[in-house]
Amino acid sequence: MNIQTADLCDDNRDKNIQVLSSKFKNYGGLKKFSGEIVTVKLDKSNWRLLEMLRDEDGEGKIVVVDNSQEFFGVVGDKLMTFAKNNNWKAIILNGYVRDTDETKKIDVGLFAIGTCPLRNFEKTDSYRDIELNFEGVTFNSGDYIYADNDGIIVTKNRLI
Ligand SMILES: O=C([O-])CC(=O)C(=O)O
Ligand SMILES: [Mg+2]
Repeated sequence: MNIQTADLCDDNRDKNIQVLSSKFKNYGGLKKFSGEIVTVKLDKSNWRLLEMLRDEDGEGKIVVVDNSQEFFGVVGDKLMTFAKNNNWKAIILNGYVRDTDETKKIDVGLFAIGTCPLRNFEKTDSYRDIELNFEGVTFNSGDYIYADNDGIIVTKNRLI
């Protein structure tokens, strides 16, 4: 699918398209993607996200993760490899990533706000399929994302 987020914005002005802040950069190897959102709220610890990427089929899915911009590396080459192996399209993270020399070589999208080499080791709880709000954008499981080198757009319904 040839995704052009700019064209999608122009052609769907009546559809309440949300655009994520350009603070988010792609540290993954997949530069154009689309898919259905699954939301996860973390409290610093990434173990639930790790289990999900490792154990669940992510065909056609994009996981949107809110770690409240806590300064810990949440996703690195290990989680990205799990994501790739289970066909997850991309990870959008309100937080930080690490191992980025490696994550860039893995064919999965990985948008985040920056890098941090330190991870969190404490196991805390997480919440699936709840509404997330960050940088002025609302995300719900079942919404759609389209992304390319211009950025990320979020819509309630599938556009293409
Ligand atoms: O191990 C972790 O928790 C995060 C990480 O570095 C990886 O996914 O490679
Ligand atoms: Mg690592």
